[in-house]
Amino acid sequence: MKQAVHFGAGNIGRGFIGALFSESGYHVTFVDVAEQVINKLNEEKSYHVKLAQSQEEQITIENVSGINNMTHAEDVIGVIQHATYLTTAIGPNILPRIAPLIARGLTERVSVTDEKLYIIACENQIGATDILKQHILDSLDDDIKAKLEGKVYFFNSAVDRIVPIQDQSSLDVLVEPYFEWVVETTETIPPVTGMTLVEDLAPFIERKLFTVNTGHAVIAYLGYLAGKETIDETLADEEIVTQVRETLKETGAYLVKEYGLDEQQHLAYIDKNIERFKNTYLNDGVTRVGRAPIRKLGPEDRLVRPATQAQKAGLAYTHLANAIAAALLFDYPEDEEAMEIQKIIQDKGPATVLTTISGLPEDSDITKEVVRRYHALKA
Ligand SMILES: NC(=O)c1ccc[n+]([C@@H]2O[C@H](COP(=O)([O-])OP(=O)(O)OC[C@H]3O[C@@H](n4cnc5c(N)ncnc54)[C@H](O)[C@@H]3O)[C@@H](O)[C@H]2O)c1
Ligand SMILES: O=P(O)(O)OC[C@@H](O)[C@@H](O)[C@H](O)[C@H](O)CO
Repeated sequence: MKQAVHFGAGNIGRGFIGALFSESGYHVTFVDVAEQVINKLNEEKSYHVKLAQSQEEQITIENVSGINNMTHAEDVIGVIQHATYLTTAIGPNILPRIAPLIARGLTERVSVTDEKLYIIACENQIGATDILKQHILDSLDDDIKAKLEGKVYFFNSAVDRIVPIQDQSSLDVLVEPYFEWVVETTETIPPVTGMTLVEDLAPFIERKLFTVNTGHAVIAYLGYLAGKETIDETLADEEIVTQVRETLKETGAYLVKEYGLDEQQHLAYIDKNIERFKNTYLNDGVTRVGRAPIRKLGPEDRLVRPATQAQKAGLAYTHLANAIAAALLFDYPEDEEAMEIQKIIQDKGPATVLTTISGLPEDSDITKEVVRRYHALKA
């Protein structure tokens, strides 16, 4: 049986990427540090993907197993020898931590087989596979690096499927029915159900990140401020729906200009996504969607990049500035990054977060607008 190794047996791992490989006839080995999940995968050998919709529908995912990379690193190296695909959905911050183990797997692999291996990071980050590749190369000797040519391929990708935090007592995963997985390559690669190949990923990942994830972030941070628990509950407030739509019109104006998208089609894409967010069956928490605000306030991420790009293009960015200000007020105690931001604000003020985390100059118009809105929202 064809083999896929997937790092991260969490929401997207089990609910999306691993499920597609299984449906495409692969045995999927999940690699994760969550001992309980790994044990369950090895005991139960299957789980269900349930669709978040009115009509009950579930798919049984079979041919799955798990390895704990903390306790069984050698076994991970072993499965990498036989894999056709190696994918991740682990969180962008974790990629550097798994790269040395993947490098060890590749070192053994390239001396025993010429079979091709395709590596794809499935994270909400522009160029995530390139970043993973660099970390892997940093862990490899020059002779091994030379042997990767023609044998190990790295493709960037964009993944889209809303998968909320799950009931941890079961392997089953509740997912929204919609999904999109876009992979950048001109190679002919073994088919995987649901994978779309494109030559240039930039318009796809930016359209996704700056519509789905920007919109989601606006809802999460405004919802959190308004004391809401879930995304759909937040969208019951029409004022917030308006804020989301106006923010996405700002990112949309940049995307239309940058990539020559059809404006009407893009407005329809915005509307479609606002409807996705309203799904009442998902019960998706504002604290999941707002998680890791240091990452989300990064210069290349869903809020700051569209704002700086809009500013450069002479386009509006005031709603984006409002969303950034709301992110600065996300003081969820269980989120380490949120707490770190609150500490910086307390010690040095909101502008310091923008200069140190978002890479914005202190005297930039965006910084000034965000700080002004921060104080207004706080009041
Ligand atoms: N959930 C979604 O709706 C969604 C949609 C599209 C993309 N994504 C992206 O997919 C990625 C994963 O998100 P998720 O929601 O599935 O998160 P998650 O927390 O459910 O899953 C991450 C998994 O990685 C594991 N992990 C953490 N550190 C590890 C390590 N050092 N070694 C091995 N495993 C480790 C965790 O135990 C967890 O099972 C993120 O980049 C996210 O942005 C998520
Ligand atoms: O995963 P994050 O933390 O980058 O972003 C939170 C959500 O916006 C995200 O997980 C979406 O649900 C997903 O990107 C939809 O495809």
